[in-house]
Amino acid sequence: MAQTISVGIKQLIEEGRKEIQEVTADEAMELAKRDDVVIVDIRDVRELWREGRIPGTFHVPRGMLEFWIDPASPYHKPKFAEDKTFIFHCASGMRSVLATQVAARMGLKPVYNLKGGFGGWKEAGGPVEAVEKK
Ligand SMILES: O=S(=O)([O-])[S-]
Repeated sequence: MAQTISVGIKQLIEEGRKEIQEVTADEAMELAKRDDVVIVDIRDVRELWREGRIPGTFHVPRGMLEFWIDPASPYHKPKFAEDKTFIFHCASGMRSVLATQVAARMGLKPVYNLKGGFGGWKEAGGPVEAVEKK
């Protein structure tokens, strides 16, 4: 039998947006100057190779996010235990709404979504660096 998807991405993202806090690219650029701010890039590594990245970002494969955040997980990354402000981004700001939502739900704070994602960052004149394919 064919599947009936009753909740689509549009609804998930709209609902997610109501639960999270967001920053604009201009705000993120100001925040990125601080030592206590971590920009978390959840894009696929192939997107980083193709498009580059925001300098200094922490790349987290979306599939590992919850496992890297949870201190009880064998895959936990200490970066997520630090007393920092986290700004999540993807390409256009949609996947990162859902990532920000789950991270906030898990207790990570403060955590923000970057509105417009990497595209918005570039449009606002934010710096970008190349990522070498390993
Ligand atoms: O999820 S997305 O905004 O990067 S297309």
